[in-house]
Amino acid sequence: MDPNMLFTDKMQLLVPIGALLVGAMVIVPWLSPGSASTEFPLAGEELGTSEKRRKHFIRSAVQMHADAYKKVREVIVLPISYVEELRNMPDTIINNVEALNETLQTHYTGLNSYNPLMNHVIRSDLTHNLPRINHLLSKEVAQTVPEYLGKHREWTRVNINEKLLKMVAIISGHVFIGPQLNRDERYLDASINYTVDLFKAAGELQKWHRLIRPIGKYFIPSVHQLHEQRRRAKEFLVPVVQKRRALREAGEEVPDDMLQWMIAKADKFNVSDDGDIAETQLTLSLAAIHTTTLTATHVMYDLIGNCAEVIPEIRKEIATVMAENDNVMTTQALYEMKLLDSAMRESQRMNTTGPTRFQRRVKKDVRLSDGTLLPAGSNISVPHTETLSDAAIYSEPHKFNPYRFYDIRAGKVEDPLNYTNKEQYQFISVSKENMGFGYGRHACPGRFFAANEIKLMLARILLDYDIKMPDGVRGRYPNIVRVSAVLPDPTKEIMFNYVGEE
Ligand code: HEM
Repeated sequence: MDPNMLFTDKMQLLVPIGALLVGAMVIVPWLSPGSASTEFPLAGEELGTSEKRRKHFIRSAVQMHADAYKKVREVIVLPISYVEELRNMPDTIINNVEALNETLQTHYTGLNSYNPLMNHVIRSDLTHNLPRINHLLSKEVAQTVPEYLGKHREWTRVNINEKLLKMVAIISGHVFIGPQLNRDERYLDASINYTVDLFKAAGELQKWHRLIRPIGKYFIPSVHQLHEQRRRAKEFLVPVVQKRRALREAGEEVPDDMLQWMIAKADKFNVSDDGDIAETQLTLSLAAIHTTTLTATHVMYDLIGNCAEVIPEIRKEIATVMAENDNVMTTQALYEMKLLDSAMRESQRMNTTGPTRFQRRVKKDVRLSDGTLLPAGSNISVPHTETLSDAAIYSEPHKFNPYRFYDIRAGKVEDPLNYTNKEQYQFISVSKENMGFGYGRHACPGRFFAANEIKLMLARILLDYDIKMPDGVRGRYPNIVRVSAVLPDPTKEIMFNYVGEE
């Protein structure tokens, strides 16, 4: 059926849909699709039906997780000790994509969440090439930061989240699609707004019970907006892909970026359609742009709101490292910015994006070594926020300490987890105790690029600007909660004063 017809004939459909809704409300509480019986206690049991729990979860997910911590049948929240056993299990047993499909409602939003080509190119081309392309990124950062923050030699209010979003899209775009197109408004629109539209549509879809979503999708404007966004993005991207292919086939010199690396490896992954490659670019932006922006915004808020007195120390570190590396922000130079790295990791520790990590669907019954059964069909996750604020692991866990990981790496403070290698406390390091970037075979492959980019931007900002909270604002800007996501408040402003070269 033509979806447009459904929209124009909405009135005629209201009666049958109303009937379906009532039917669903009566039937659904006795159905619990996707759940499987386990020996675990159930969070929200007191609410009565699974439908009531679902609705309560949409309203108060963070609270529900905090209250439950180790309960719930729909999602089994396991203690982190089990993760070592689970982390390397194949996707045929413990599956990350199916868990994501549910969150992002891919069946209706049309997202192709299984993208081995993209994952491969990130792992083997992007990360591998970072040392080689870093000077290009560094130049892009040097151009983009003043372009968006200005060069005002007086205190100026800036909405930093908004600016970072554009900066991250442009700087990432230099590597994703190349310097000719990374400032093109069509690229920026696609790389930023596709994610916004996708999350909006998925969130709206989840408000409808799963049985009526096939109909509900036609009545959700954000779902239409998403499909329109995808159409527009492809209209722009497909000809770019075609041109790139033509260059390659003609044996001419080709650009050195993600798009070209993807085209070069597309055959190996049986991706022959240009539209699919264009879509892969969109999925790349989805994985990369907002995640990096949110993380960088948190760090900025923490630096000025939680440890402004340490900013001169971090700036000194950056300046010293630069001087020792011929004023070039090489990979080695970024590695040596250890106080900055520690402040970033501390910021990520204190600003978890959600209460749990390691969201996976169990595909086949798993019997853990202590006899615990994870039944096929169940969804699992492990606590994240609670682990990162556990006083047994972190002294004064609710205090922002920019030196926390710096001191452990330098051997000045005892390592509470006794890792053999203290480099495990770098921003990019993942462990079961810190899943900021996930854990196991599906841990974020883009974290090396993200860390690189955030450091390049922050180092440039801290060298060239004095920054502070607006007069009269005390402490750090509080985060906001949307369903189960915790985000930095995107509406807030901070003060910038340019102190760099003319
Ligand atoms: C600071 C920024 C970022 C954060 C906090 C972040 C976080 C995460 C997390 C938590 C996961 C899930 C891991 C798991 O389930 O075990 C993930 C997966 C992923 N991330 Fe990131 N990410 C960031 C930046 C990026 C960037 C820049 C890229 C691409 C260049 C990227 C690409 C991916 C991909 C492709 C996956 C899926 C991996 C798989 O399925 O095997 N991420 N990320």
